[in-house]
This record gives sequence, structure tokens and C-alpha cells, in this order.
Amino acid sequence: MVELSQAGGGLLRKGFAGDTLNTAWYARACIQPAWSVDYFTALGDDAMSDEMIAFFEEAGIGTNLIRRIKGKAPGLYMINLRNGERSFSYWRDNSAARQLAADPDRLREAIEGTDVVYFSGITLAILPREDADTLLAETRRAKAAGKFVVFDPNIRPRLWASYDVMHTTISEGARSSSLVMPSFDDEALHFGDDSIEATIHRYRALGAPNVLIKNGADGATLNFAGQEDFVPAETVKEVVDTTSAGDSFNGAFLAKYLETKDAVASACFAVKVAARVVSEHGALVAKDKLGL
Ligand SMILES: Nc1ncnc2c1ncn2[C@@H]1O[C@H](COP(=O)(O)OP(=O)(O)O)[C@@H](O)[C@H]1O
Ligand SMILES: O=C(O)C(=O)C[C@H](O)[C@H](O)COP(=O)(O)O
Repeated sequence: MVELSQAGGGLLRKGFAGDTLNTAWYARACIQPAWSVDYFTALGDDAMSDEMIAFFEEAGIGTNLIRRIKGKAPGLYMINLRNGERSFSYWRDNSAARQLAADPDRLREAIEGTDVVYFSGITLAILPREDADTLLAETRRAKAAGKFVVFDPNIRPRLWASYDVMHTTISEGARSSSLVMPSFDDEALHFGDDSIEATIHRYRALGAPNVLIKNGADGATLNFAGQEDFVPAETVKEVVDTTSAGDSFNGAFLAKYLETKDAVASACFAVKVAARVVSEHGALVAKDKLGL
């Protein structure tokens, strides 16, 4: 999506963001140069879509899988801030990305060509029902084939037709995953979990072998194959904008974990990156400000 963030004095800064893009961006910033990170989405044929493609390429994110749709444009969102905590306004009903899974062969081919698949509750929420089912069938297939499938529920009630559809579809997303990376405040608020243990238990019972719960300034709890660990958050002097805290954590974590297979060390790295991200405006913080 195109992102409008606060630039001071009533001015808005234009950027590009969206939860899966943010995660790809931080993974790319943190991963070994020899690894490739590709973004699978749909864009339009307008100037803004061209600019986004150029921006992804400049960041080193592969764009060959991106479908261009005639007459369409990217979605738009604006970050609203209250004491550093973000909320979003969206203009995305007609975005090109809603058609990202409309071509099942293309989707299957893209997934077959990769070792790791990352998607989110927002990915599922913006798709027409039958396309969400297509994507879920492919992520189940990928997991069964031994690929590492990673899912962040990223619960956004406004994007879903109803609570029941949201609950069922997010549960299916988790069931088709090797690792689920939820944020505890969302899970407690929307799915009624009264503890981090309850969230871990729910996702493991659905069939996700690994769960990593992010909990804002209270750090992160991991349960990898039944082994539980806790990693505290970094202390942040001033929380400026929490947009992308969770996505940057996910991208940084995956970059380290895929290389080292050390979940705790990777979470320790991810809390450091996320701490830098909440200290700046907007979803994507420049690599030289991440302290890598
Ligand atoms: N106020 C904060 N101080 C320090 N670290 C933070 C803060 N807020 C978020 N983080 C870091 O970002 C990670 C993700 O934040 P969280 O708020 O749980 O995700 P989301 O943005 O998805 O709601 C946390 O696990 C933590 O490491
Ligand atoms: O809401 C959406 O659809 C977006 O993708 C916009 C934001 O860039 C991410 O939501 C940020 O995600 P957090 O890491 O949870 O702060």
C-alpha cells in the first residue's frame, strides 16, 4: 500500500508499506546477501505501482512474481498516532492486491519455487472468499511438502466480513503453518485469550508446532516444539510510532532463524530491530538506522 505517515507541522510523508511487505523488507535488510526475498502480490499499471516496483528493487526485494493488473492501483492507508500507539485509516477496497491469489497456477508455481512462505491474516482478509481458500490450500500443500510456512494472524476486524469468518479463516491459516507469530494484545482482545499460555495452547492445538508471541514492551515468548523461552524487550527512550513493530520483529527473526535455527538468539536479535523501528515514524525504517 501507499502509506501516509506524520511528518510534523500537519504534513504527511508518502511511503510504501503493508504488513507482508514490511516483513519482507526487514527480512531483506537482515538476511545474508546470498539469500533471496521475493514479494508475491498484485499491483496496477499506474505511476504509483511503477514507483513501488522500483522501490522494492532498490531494496533488493525480488519483483518477478508481482502481477500487474490493467486499470488498477495500490491501496492507501494513513497512520494516526496517539502517544506513539498507531491506528490506521484505509482506502483499499478496490486495491490491485485483492486479486493476488486470483490465478491459482501462478500462486502454486511461486510457492513451489521457494523454501519459506510468509503470509498473514491481512493477506487472507483482503481476498475474496474463494481466493482465500485457494491460498490456504496452497499453504497446507507447502507445509505437507516440508516447506517452512510462517503466519502472523495480524487481526484487523474491520477488514473481515464477520467475526466468525475472521476466527475460522485465521484458525485455518494457523493450521496450515509451521510457525505462528501473533501479537498477544490482539489475540486477547479479539479471541479472548486470558494469558500468553492460552494463545500458545490454542495455536499448537490447531497444529502449529512452533508459536512465537510478541507482547509489545513486555517482550516475546517462544514455544518451539514444546520448548518454552522468554526474551525481554529492549528499553526504548521514546516510542515515536509503533507501526510495524510486529512486522519488523518477524522479518528480523526469520532472517536470523533461517540461517542459525537458534530461535532464542533470533528473538534477541529481533527485539533489538523492533526497538529501533518504534523509535522512528512510518513502517519502514532505513537500514542504517537499524543498528545492524
Ligand atoms: N514500547 C516498546 N518498547 C520496546 N520494544 C517494543 C515496544 N513496542 C513493541 N516493541 C517490540 O516490538 C515487538 C512487537 O511489538 P507488538 O506491539 O507486540 O507487535 P504489533 O506491532 O504486531 O502489535 C515486541 O515483541 C517488542 O520486541
Ligand atoms: O494494517 C495493514 O493492513 C497494514 O499492513 C499496515 C501496517 O503497515 C501494518 O499493519 C503494520 O503492522 P504492525 O507490525 O502490526 O504494526
